[in-house]
Amino acid sequence: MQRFMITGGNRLSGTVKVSGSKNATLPIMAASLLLDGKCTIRGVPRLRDVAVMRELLIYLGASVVWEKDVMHIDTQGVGYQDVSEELMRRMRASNLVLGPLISRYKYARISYPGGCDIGSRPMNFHLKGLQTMGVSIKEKFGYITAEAKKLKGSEIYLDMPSVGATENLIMAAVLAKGTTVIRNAAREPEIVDLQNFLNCLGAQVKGAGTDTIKITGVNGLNGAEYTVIPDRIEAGTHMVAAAITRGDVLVTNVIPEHLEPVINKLREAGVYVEVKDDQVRVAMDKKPLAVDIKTMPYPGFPTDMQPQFMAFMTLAEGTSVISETIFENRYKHVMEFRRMGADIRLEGHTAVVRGVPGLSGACVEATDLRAGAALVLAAMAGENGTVLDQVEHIDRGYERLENKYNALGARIIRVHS
Ligand SMILES: CC(=O)N[C@H]1[C@@H](OP(=O)(O)OP(=O)(O)OC[C@H]2O[C@@H](n3ccc(=O)[nH]c3=O)[C@H](O)[C@@H]2O)O[C@H](CO)[C@@H](O)[C@@H]1O
Ligand SMILES: C=C(OP(=O)(O)O)C(=O)O
Repeated sequence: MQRFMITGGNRLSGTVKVSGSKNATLPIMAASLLLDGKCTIRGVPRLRDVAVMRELLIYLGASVVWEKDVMHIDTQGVGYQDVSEELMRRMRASNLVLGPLISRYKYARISYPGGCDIGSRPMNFHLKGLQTMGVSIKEKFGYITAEAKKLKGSEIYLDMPSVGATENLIMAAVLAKGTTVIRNAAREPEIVDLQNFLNCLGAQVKGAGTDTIKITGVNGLNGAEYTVIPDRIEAGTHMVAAAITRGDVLVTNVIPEHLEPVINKLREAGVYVEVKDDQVRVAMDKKPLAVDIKTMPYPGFPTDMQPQFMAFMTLAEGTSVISETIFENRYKHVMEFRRMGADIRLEGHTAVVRGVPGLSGACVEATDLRAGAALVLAAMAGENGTVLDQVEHIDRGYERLENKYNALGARIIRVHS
């Protein structure tokens, strides 16, 4: 187990560069399984989840060479294998191999994926969409078996704009016979990135970024090089870090358009935010005003920023109402914030956060990835020292977060126990 010892009370100042997007890299790596050849992905973040996806590809027979932020994947001659349950359980995004495997081999058997405990996260939309494409699905003893003679282009309507289901279905449709239309598709920037990557390989995908995506099946794909987009959630986390510590930070390598909901809420809270090309400067020198947040699919306020924003609101002037509409169990950080002196009342899917004058250091636990990041922010803004356990969760989605913040003036020590 690893923990952070965080000394609070330091303003962050300086420049921090955002790494490549986790949620874009993972589906792009999975999509490489559609190819019988080589591709190179640039801007790959050094994260635990990316390492797990790499292991998964290697387990399936691919060669994966990962140097700094460049990954060379060779899927020539990869034959079918059932995916090991141990690997599937290590993260939620392992489910993204289902679409490519069924598309390439017309057969896939996977166990249900694992991942952070933020909700039940079923796969019914993924499976219903595949069934529409002619795939027979059997679910037994925690395993999903998908089988088809051939995949046929179809009209699919998603009951909810699920990110993973949209990605799995795009990947399943790329080599299918005919045209697939996905309606009520998720519109996240990571889906646009997947479309752009697939089209570089020779796929015909159109409409990502809107709620209707059209995929015309092709016979095969060719190799390519691709650079993933910057991570908008990492960027948003740094922006809140600057604001909560009353600092002044330039966040570089960002696509500001992807951050509009976060930028708007920060400004509403009284934070100075200056946007220029691929950089955002965030400065704050007073107590924030309380603002309300409701998480929504993109372009709404991202659920992956809810815990970090809640950390900020614990110190606001007034009362903030935060509604989590995406994941039913994404409030585990509330208990941890309370240990630090926050005043938060939970009413179903709503958290009522009454700003307090200050937070104090405490022994807390990173219950999941974003909860962990949010606790780092709270601890940096708090008084005294905080001991944050289970920081392995944070390593799933941030490249050495402590190094980035220490370079800005924070005091965070990683301890291995
Ligand atoms: C690797 C990756 O990109 N992860 C992101 C992705 O997760 P993920 O793709 O798992 O999230 P989804 O968009 O699928 O989930 C949204 C909601 O739909 C529900 N649902 C989903 C699929 C399904 O078949 N049935 C069903 O009921 C989920 O339980 C959840 O309540 O989008 C989430 C929502 O923006 C983000 O928090 C995650 O960081
Ligand atoms: C919930 C997240 O990721 P995943 O879907 O991989 O669990 C996240 O990135 O905040």
